[in-house]
Amino acid sequence: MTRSGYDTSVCAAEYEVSPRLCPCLSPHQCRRARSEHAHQHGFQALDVPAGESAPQVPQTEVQTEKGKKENGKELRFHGPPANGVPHLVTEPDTIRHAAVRRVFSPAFSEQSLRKQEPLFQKYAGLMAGCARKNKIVNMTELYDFTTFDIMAEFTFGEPLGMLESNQYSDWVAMVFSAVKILPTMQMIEFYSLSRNLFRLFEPKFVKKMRLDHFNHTVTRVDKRLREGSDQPDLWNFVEESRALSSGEIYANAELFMAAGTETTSSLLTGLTYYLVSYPDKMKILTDEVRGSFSSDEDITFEALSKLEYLNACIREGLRVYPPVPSAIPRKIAEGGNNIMGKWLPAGTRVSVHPTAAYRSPANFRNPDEFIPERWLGDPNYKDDVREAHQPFSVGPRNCLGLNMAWHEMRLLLAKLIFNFDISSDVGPEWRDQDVYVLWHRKPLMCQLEYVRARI
Ligand code: HEM
Repeated sequence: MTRSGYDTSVCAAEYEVSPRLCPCLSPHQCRRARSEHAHQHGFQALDVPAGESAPQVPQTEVQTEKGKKENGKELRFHGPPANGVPHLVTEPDTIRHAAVRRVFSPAFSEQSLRKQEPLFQKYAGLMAGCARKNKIVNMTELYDFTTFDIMAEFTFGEPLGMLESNQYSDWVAMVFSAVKILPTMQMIEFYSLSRNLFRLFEPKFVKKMRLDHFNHTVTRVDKRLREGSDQPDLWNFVEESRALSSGEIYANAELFMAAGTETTSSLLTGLTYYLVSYPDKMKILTDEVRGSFSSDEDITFEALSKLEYLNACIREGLRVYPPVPSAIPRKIAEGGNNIMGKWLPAGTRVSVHPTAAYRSPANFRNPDEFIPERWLGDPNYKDDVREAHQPFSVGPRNCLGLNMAWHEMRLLLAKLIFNFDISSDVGPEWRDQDVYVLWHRKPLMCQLEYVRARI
């Protein structure tokens, strides 16, 4: 499968790619090359037999498979951008979305992530140091501090210093309170009457809060762009391309801070909860991690990617505690569309609800149990519908930070497991949590016993 989730094995030479779909397709490329090129760019092949001309596709629609059009984002779900400029998630124009995504994609490539590994290693070390200071640690906070510090250095070129100060910065505290009002904003945005009224009567303090938050990003991005950096960060590629407006730069910096922090932190918190609740699984994982490395320096992105049980635990964590637990709706495209064999009229809201799909016994055996072995070929789980598990979504709008998230999650979890025995007396009531687009996580108090000294 490619990044866009397109199965290249079905990418037969008899399919043609519409030259309109990707602005940089060259007309003399052979059909297969053009098709592969389109996949790399997040586009998908049109189901048009060779020799026939491709149907005309409006600029904001992309044909996906067998006459299906991409159903755009339901933007009323997202709320208005602070500076009025869409970022990747809210960009309604497919062509512009792909162009902006092309600018940022290299920063998330495997090659680039390997160059950025020292940044992740630095914060993994700081996290372990922070964990050593107390016997009882609130893992929810520890993972938040680490993921926000990492992403701030990646996005702004400077950390937020949360691991060092062992507390939330004002700016991050504001992010968490803002998340709680998201569902209310979604409702307000959904109806034109409430939307217009809100625009007219938005309380001054709310407007100020939104602008202050946004200006924090603008100040830091401007500083980084002014001062430059010799580190392989996000902005090297943006500066090289000169393809983004300053509005797009700021809007996407805000997006990266939101999309790349709480998601990863949520998975790590939820997965830690399941591991302490299933000590037999924790033991297998601990044996694998400690048996694979003899010092912290050995724990690298590359070495971690080969640890089978660690990878299976993360996949299972993404199933039982998906960081994006509720549906992100799409709107059926102009002219209607076929979804799973049923025709739906234009404008219909459609979505897949991840938690429902992942906890359904129709898809997974023993769906409420934490069983990493289901991803390792255990015959008891051979009938699981694995394709139903898509925590990073699929298609040209899937998660851009997928590789980064995997490296980061493996590194942070392995670093802790290597250095500490982790346990907790937390009970199943921990799972009883509200969702405001993301989980509203409770504190997860764990005992962390440093073991390196005695190994
Ligand atoms: C476990 C961690 C993560 C999960 C489960 C996750 C999940 C997702 C999902 C489901 C989407 C699609 C949203 C939609 O349909 O609108 C998405 C989009 C996105 N994610 Fe992630 N994400 C994670 C980590 C990250 C990280 C570390 C980054 C790095 C900055 C990141 C950056 C993005 C971006 C930029 C998009 C928008 C892509 C686009 O529209 O082209 N994510 N993510």
